[in-house]
Amino acid sequence: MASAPTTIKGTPVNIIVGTHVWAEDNEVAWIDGEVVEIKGTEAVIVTTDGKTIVAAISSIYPKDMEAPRAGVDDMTKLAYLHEPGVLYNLASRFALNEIYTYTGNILIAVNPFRRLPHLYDVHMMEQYKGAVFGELSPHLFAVADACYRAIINEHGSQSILVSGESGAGKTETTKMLMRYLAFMGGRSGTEGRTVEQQVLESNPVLEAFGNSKTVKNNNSSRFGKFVEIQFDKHGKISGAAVRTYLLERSRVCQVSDPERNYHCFYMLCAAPPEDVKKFKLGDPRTFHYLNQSNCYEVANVDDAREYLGTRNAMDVVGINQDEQEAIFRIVAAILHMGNVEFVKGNEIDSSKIKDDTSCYHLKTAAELLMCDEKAMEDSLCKRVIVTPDGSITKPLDPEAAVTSRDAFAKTLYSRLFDWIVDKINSSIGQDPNAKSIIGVLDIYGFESFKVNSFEQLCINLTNEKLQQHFNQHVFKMEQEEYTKDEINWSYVEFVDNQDVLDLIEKVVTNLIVTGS
Ligand SMILES: Nc1ncnc2c1ncn2[C@@H]1O[C@H](COP(=O)(O)OP(=O)(O)OP(=O)(O)O)[C@@H](O)[C@H]1O
Repeated sequence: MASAPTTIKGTPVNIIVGTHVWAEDNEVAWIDGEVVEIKGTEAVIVTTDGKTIVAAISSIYPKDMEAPRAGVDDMTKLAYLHEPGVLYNLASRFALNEIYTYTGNILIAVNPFRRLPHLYDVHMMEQYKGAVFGELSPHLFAVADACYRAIINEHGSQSILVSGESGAGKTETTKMLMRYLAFMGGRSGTEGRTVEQQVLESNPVLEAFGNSKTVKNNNSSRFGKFVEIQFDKHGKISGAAVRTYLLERSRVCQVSDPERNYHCFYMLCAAPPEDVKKFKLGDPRTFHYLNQSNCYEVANVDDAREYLGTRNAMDVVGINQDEQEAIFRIVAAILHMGNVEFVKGNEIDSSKIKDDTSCYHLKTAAELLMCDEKAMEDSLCKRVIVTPDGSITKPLDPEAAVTSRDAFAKTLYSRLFDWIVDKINSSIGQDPNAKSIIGVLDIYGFESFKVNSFEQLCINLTNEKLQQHFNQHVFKMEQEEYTKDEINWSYVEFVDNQDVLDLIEKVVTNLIVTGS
């Protein structure tokens, strides 16, 4: 991003001051005004609302005076492609309810945070069906349609990458893309559940077990997802597969205010009385894995209704009643396990179950998991070390027993999640003879908290890798093409952090290989 030249002095050009484009509270911040005087490294600016301000010259950018007030629908039409200018254009369009804007063939979506049903109805889908890309207003249906036509006409496969920070609208966008692909490639009048119906209904199931309320998003996906939709030679959907990545396991045992654990825990506590009784549950405030945060409810979400909705969606994706019971038994068992506390045992550095309440929760968890209570207690309070001369059992102190309990709960939950994904996949069915595939990748955006863990390292590494992929296509390949064709062009400078990525990947691979 280049700063405005000092020759701006005396020129009555409008400028945009981009001191900080993203403020602390996530609001876009810029000032639209005119430079009236230059004082050393600073510029005196009269803003469009009549205020006089002084800003560093390095933070001011020329404004595109040719651009219409309503903004441009493709950012490549802007005279200056600097960050405040891009944001200014998006905001001008957003003010007119235009949430989508192109930058070449990339679609930028600004989250409206309110329902805009007219944007996604069948009438709108009909309009984008077969329309030339760029002919109609920017829309995610145009992107999906371009992909669909490409697989039909060019017989290859396509993928759509949806990225952005938490709460940006990736999952909603992915769902709408899938709806459009189901509209184009669905089979009408088919008996029973169609592949597309099952793919769409897999969303509420995955969201119940993989989403939670976070600071940024009331329905935040805590896993990455790649949905592969397979098409036959007639362009009809013939199979699908959902692949998930890196579920946030730590959330099962650790939640901080004002966030929640995974939705399914609260849904089960709000289930019909016979289910609550069967799983020996009750008020979520009585469970350690839920009461570390004071947040139990999500605005406009009725957990009791969501529970019934999830069970219906499970029926559609082919999870039968017995399997549903087993799933919720595990969910309940995890809550009971979280309430098992430990105190020092009789031996040095050993532990035992704290009191009658803890014994009750251990017994209930064992019953729900259909395993032996004593074996479960031993697995929490003792550690088995395998040596070449046989196994040695060592007691664990209370602190280590809590760690072991939490590790058990996390592993149980992530295996349950993987099982649900596998079940969905086997019930939807794959088409080994698929002619082409459209993949939609909905991956978590860059994260930076006060305290960052290994999970953030993995998430951010993934994002950087995707950015490299993007750079490879947008910058590197384009520039190589220009050089090959001997076109006179100026080099676009961008930060290439491939070396850093290679280093991190080498270290991580080494850690995995050596098992450290
Ligand atoms: N196109 C849209 N129209 C209306 N509301 C939207 C749209 N996109 C997003 N939203 C709203 O924003 C919320 C957050 O969107 P979404 O869950 O898709 O974000 P995300 O980028 O997937 O976040 P995360 O990475 O945390 O999962 C949604 O629950 C919905 O209320």
